[in-house]
Amino acid sequence: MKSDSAASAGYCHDKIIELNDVSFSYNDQKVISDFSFVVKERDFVGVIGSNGAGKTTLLRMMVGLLKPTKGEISMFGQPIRRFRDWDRIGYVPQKNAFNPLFPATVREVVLSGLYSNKMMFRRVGKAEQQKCDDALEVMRITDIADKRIGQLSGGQQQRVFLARALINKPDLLILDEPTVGIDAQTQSDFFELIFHMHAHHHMTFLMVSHDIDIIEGYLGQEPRDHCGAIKLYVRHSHEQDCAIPDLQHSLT
Ligand SMILES: Nc1ncnc2c1ncn2[C@@H]1O[C@H](COP(=O)(O)OP(=O)(O)OP(=O)(O)O)[C@@H](O)[C@H]1O
Repeated sequence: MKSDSAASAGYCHDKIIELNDVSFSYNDQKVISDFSFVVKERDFVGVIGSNGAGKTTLLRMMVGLLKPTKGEISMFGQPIRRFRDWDRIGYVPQKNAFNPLFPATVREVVLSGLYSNKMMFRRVGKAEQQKCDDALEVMRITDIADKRIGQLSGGQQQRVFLARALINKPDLLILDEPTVGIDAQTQSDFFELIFHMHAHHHMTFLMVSHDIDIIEGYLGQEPRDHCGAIKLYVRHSHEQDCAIPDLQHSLT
């Protein structure tokens, strides 16, 4: 169903990311060629392609970690070089890993997702602890909340990264193969959760995945665009916003 307020304000159609004729090369290897694409507010964009097609490169350009060799990228309507509002964006890169000696606990790492750098030393209140408990619960890591992050398995660490990205419900969440190494039940809960967040909580997603069934199941069978061997699938949401704030309600 279309949300009246959103539709009348034209609100769900703001551009969040705009790529204008973008190319990228590593030395003399051209990976992205003359690609233009728009991610709009409340889009869910699925990115699929074979190994080495350039998916991670595309995402890293979109979050400002790589500078295009040609073309322009805008973020929330601003040229990316001037964009400063990074707190609006969550990014979970591929193959995260903590140094085994990193001293923070799982709970501390997840809570850190609530704070921008300037607010890092704020006292953690009850409301924040509640959000943290909620994020730990949906990623099934409550039982390891007090463990040191560096001592966890790869799959457990990945769940911590996802909980950290979800806790603050960023306007845009960018996920690079988010469920690699995660068990089947947690994977299926995670997708249920993010599809609900997309449909009903005004979040925009950009996700690289090799799971064609997941991508086609939610985004349909026809890609909207191609970038070389990369296919981009898009679903836009006009669903009614859901008023329940916690993350757990989205799991049935
Ligand atoms: N730092 C780098 N320096 C040089 N070449 C690179 C670098 N990173 C990636 N490449 C090359 O760019 C191409 C695209 O790599 P990219 O990691 O973007 O692919 P991908 O689609 O994400 O692959 P995968 O599915 O394996 O994660 C590959 O040929 C890769 O070897």
